[in-house]
Amino acid sequence: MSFSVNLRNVTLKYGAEDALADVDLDLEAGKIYGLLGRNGAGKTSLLSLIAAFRRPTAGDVLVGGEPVWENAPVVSRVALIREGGDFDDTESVKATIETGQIRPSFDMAYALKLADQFEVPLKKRVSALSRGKRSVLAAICGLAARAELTMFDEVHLGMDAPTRDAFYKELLAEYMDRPHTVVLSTHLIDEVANYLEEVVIVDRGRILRHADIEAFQGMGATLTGPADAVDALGLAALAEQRLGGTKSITVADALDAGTRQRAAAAGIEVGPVGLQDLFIHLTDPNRTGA
Ligand SMILES: Nc1ncnc2c1ncn2[C@@H]1O[C@H](COP(=O)(O)OP(=O)(O)OP(=O)(O)O)[C@@H](O)[C@H]1O
Repeated sequence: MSFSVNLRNVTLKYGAEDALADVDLDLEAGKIYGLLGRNGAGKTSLLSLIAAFRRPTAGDVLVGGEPVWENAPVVSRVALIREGGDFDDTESVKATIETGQIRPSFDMAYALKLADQFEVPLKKRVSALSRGKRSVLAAICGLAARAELTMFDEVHLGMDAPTRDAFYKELLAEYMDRPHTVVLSTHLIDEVANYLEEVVIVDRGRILRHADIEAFQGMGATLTGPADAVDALGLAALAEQRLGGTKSITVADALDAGTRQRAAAAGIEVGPVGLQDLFIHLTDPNRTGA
């Protein structure tokens, strides 16, 4: 089983400030979602509501079809892993992992296997771990929770590139083995894009876009070819790169048939847009009509 998520007219205020304003969001059960947003957009606030760490100021938050607030049976099957892991620093790694057993589905043997695989020393105090190893410990606790809904909020921070890669692969293997709902909040957008089925972009406390990854990639295009030929198309580029006589540009709009034909005739290759470039464009504060 895995959990769906539904938010209806949800507002979260900190004092007078709206961190989230009138948010409606539906996440189907059993998919991997990317949650994107600029700093301060409201991602952590959103995840905190879904995990019932916080209560909305207004509106309804449903997980698995039930109101999540003060709903212990549902909350025990939801894991929100935040940057740094919310650990007691004075505990050992082993004792920290053992506290996960408070969850009915926690898999201690799997957690210990992951600790060994990612070389997190069980006897060390959490306070003695490097930043990256602490993040790995948080990731291990999230994976081994074997929850129906698992949310990772910037949990990769401090992990080096090979460790992040190993974490994403383990996350995918665990998901394939036991389909459940996963939400990954991250700023390393292109790095996780291949793992995502749907993407939600939060911007200034609202849902700016929610679509499947192919729809996002179809919103724009990347064109690569002889620099003169690319320039001759006269397209407004979001981003561009040049290597010798070859130029690659990213555009925010899908190409019309005429432009595609001209590009093909000029030896220009057309590919999908990078999610990160599109994200930067969509959340540009100077952009109108978002
Ligand atoms: N405990 C708090 N008290 C007051 N304001 C807060 C608190 N937590 C968050 N905020 C404010 O709410 C808004 C949303 O913050 P939130 O942490 O949800 O954003 P975020 O998208 O997770 O950002 P980041 O990518 O920087 O982690 C911001 O304006 C932030 O300053």
